Amino acid sequence: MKTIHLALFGPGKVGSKLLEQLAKSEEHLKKSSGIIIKVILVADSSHALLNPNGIKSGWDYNFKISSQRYSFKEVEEYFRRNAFKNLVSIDTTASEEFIENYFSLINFGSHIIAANKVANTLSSKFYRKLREELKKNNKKFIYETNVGAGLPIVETLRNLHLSGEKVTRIRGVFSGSLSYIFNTFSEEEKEFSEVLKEAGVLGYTEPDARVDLSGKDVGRKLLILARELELQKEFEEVKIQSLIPKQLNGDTTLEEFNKRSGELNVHFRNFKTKKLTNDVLRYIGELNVETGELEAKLINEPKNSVLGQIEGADNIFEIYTESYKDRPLVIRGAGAGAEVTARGVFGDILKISERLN
Ligand SMILES: NC(=O)C1=CN([C@@H]2O[C@H](COP(=O)(O)OP(=O)(O)OC[C@H]3O[C@@H](n4cnc5c(N)ncnc54)[C@H](OP(=O)(O)O)[C@@H]3O)[C@@H](O)[C@H]2O)C=CC1
Ligand SMILES: N[C@@H](CC=O)C(=O)O
Repeated sequence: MKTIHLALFGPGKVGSKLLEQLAKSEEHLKKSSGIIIKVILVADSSHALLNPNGIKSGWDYNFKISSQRYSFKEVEEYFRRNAFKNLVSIDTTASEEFIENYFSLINFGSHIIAANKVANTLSSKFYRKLREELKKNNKKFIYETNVGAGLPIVETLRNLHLSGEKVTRIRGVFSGSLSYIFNTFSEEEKEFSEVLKEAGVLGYTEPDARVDLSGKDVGRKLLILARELELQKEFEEVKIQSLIPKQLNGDTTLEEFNKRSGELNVHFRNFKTKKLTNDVLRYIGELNVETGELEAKLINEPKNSVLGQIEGADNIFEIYTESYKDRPLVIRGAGAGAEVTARGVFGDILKISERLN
């Protein structure tokens, strides 16, 4: 039996679903893969629950009654004291601050799995520094769920690129929340703010839905894919169409934005009235490898086209390469939601554990 010690940062929608899936698969993992996964830490932004022997299922009740306020220094001390073998830290936060801790985690012997896209979308300098640190410490960093949630996009693209296949263009719907929002909004007589709220409840939006509506999330995904292809790009170079009306941009806090979300309705009704009856609205991402252009924008798309036909919170990725020249490699499926994303993180845990003893 091989034991993996897991530290989970961010027990929100995705993180808590992952803990649930791990608990359900405990026996199956032992039997089919000879793996025991011990969750030795669960921490949100203020409280942590630690147990070097493994936090049992029903962690949420234990977290409520036994978690303690913590500082990251105490986490470091805990890792130092226990010197866990096969330590894997999971980042299911959306935090811009948390990624600073990656360096310390790596130095304490941890591999990292991230659903959080921030570490891959800061400056190229940070991107390189992180990879240098990982190499120096012989640690892995896996982030399949950064693009397409549980869909196998990052690995597929990386394998194509590493095999020497020339990828020329990627185009598609990269946002599960915007996919759900426009599928529902185009077809149903609901106000935009109502549909946006639904997308949040269903776990499709980012904790701050402005990250989706501003196009930042799609912009980040484009940058992540571009960097997989070794294109030297910065986030500022991605051309992004924001869907947030001017008066809600700028200094509004998240709370104010949520309170004033009714103001989005007129703005989005305009998009709807401008489109033809047989069209649907699609927020797409486009990466042209030859010109180096990365663009995220809202378009009208015929309902019966490949992009027009996707449903629910689906993502679709059309990957054009020298072999897939005229008929692209297409990956399509649910592109957001706690269940599929957690399953994707679970897959990343298995990928890492295959390489451990
Ligand atoms: N939902 C989806 O479909 C997908 C999500 N992702 C990514 O997964 C991540 C999580 O999304 P989701 O679960 O929906 O978000 P949630 O808001 O539901 O969960 C975020 C969790 O992170 C915790 N957190 C915030 N800051 C820190 C910190 N500094 N240290 C430790 N914990 C922290 C929050 O705790 P607190 O309450 O204390 O703030 C909360 O428990 C995001 O990065 C998202 O982009 C990726 C693919 C798909
Ligand atoms: N908010 C994101 C979730 C996955 O990355 C999306 O809408 O796709």
